[in-house]
Amino acid sequence: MSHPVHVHVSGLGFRHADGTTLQFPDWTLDGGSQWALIGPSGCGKTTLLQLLAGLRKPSSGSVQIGAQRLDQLSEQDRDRLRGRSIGIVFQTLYLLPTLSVLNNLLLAPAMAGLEPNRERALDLLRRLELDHLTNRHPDALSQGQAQRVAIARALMNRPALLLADEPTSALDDRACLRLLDLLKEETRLCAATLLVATHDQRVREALPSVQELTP
Ligand SMILES: Nc1ncnc2c1ncn2[C@@H]1O[C@H](COP(=O)(O)OP(=O)(O)OP(=O)(O)O)[C@@H](O)[C@H]1O
Repeated sequence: MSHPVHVHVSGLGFRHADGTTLQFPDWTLDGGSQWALIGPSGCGKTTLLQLLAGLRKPSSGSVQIGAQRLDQLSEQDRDRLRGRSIGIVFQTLYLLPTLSVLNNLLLAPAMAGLEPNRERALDLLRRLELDHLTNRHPDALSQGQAQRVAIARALMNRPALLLADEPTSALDDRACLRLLDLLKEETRLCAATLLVATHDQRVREALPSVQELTP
């Protein structure tokens, strides 16, 4: 999917194993829109990102990405949709320590059953100012560099939706604004929808739309 894709959240709820239930507001994210998802710690931002990515199953309601309702897909089709259409930058970056930066990027198409796209990887590394680190391993990167590698990997397959969980909390103001500019610009180039979960006021101010979760 490289065209703008709408995302609809409807009646969405999630129950944790201990019975804690979270209920999320109905919400439409227009294709190519850019959002901050804000709310106090524990209100369910990470859980909502996982539901949007089809990594958790809702206890009620649905997530629709383009024409596809995630709960109506088989597990295999959901994995395929996620691999090809959704880029995710988790709080824990999950870079593979045994692979070089370049091979960490090439993992994204490999996992999604797509052709390895070396040119795309090298282009992203250039644009994210990581090209001098192509052959390094993740344990020899700074936190900020590792974070940009994780973002590059999430962008590899030109996702329709990019989800980022608290990407700026460890950054100073300048680095925070630079990272947000980069996320905004790169998602604009893929016509992707951007959603950044955060309790960082700077993110709220830098993104055009805001969805606020209440405890
Ligand atoms: N495995 C679990 N079992 C029970 N409750 C859980 C589990 N995981 C999360 N929760 C609860 O679900 C709620 C939402 O958690 P979530 O991580 O989605 O919040 P968050 O808004 O992302 O928080 P933060 O900003 O601190 O990362 C919290 O109250 C949390 O305690």
